[in-house]
Amino acid sequence: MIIKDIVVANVEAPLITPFKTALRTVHSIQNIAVYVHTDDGQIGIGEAAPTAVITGETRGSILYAIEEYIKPAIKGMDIEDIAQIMYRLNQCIYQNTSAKAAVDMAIYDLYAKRYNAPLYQLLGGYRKELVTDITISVNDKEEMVKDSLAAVERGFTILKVKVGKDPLGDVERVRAIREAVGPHITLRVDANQGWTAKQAVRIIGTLEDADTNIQLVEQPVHYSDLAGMQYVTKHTLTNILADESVFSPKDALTIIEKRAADLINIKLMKTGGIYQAKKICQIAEANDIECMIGCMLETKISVSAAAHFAAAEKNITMIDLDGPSLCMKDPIHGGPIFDKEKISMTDAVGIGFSL
Ligand SMILES: C[C@H](N)C(=O)N[C@@H](CCC(=O)O)C(=O)O
Ligand SMILES: [Mg+2]
Repeated sequence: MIIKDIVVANVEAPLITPFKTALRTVHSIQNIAVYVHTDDGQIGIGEAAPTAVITGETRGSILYAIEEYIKPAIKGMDIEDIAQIMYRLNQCIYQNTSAKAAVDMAIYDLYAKRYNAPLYQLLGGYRKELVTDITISVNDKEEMVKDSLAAVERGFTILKVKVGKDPLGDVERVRAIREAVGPHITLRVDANQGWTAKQAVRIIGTLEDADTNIQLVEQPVHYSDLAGMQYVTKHTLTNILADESVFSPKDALTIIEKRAADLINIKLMKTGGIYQAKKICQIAEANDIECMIGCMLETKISVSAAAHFAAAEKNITMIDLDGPSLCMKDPIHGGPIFDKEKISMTDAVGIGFSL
């Protein structure tokens, strides 16, 4: 199975409601689908999400990186030589992790097809079902309560509540949501770098004193403020999860060595795909740090690749793969089944799309 060509296309999916975090507001997913063609007529599929505020990538930079750097680096290689392909993919250009992720997952799709197996089984096959949370965008308190109740009504039992845009009102937002949804819904809080370290300690401490029972707080401070992450982790009881601070295996090691977080959020768009994601997960597991699998605003193409990876890894104990649930309709057919909060792997080979 020799790589013959890499072709790209647009993937668009309007969102049910605007997606709002401390970093950005988005109305519609506008991503890039990647098709890797082999000489025997097989096609592997992947997706890149241009998330300029997190990875620094735009649609233009992704298209350019694939066309000018990635394609020349891996064209003509045999899918069986997957470690060599991954080496070249990761060496041919610095960063550009979403462009790399799209190609990495398409290569894994082909690799699993080569061995006639569902990807999650080829990667280790730890479980067949996952339960995802769903994001509640940051808005005024009343709107967030309404959105939280609607999400629970839709069948979700884990909510990821976005804060960090207006630190002074964040305690009240989370308290109001807890009061409205009751004690049996799991609440995760994601500040997307929106607090200072001292604000974070104050806000999280107040939420602890108010018995809001928050499962974790994600990326409280700026991604580069590791001293701040360390300070928050040390001075709060709630688990702190590093997201934007961890892209690479080296970043994971640094966070672990500095005890700058209790948990790590792995996203294929940050790691450059499954190959590097596995390394982070294993480094974390060796250090007793559990991981979340997360996503950017992505459709079912790349979220499915992430689901296969998560299904294979015991150390991924939290799932934030809500991209498809945020879309008005699912433009993609096949792959794992997304039914409310449940994601079920199937026996289809590769990632599972029929092209
Ligand atoms: C979509 C997912 N639940 C999520 O919140 N992901 C990111 C933000 C992604 C984006 O801005 O596209 C996160 O911070 O965890
Ligand atoms: Mg996050």
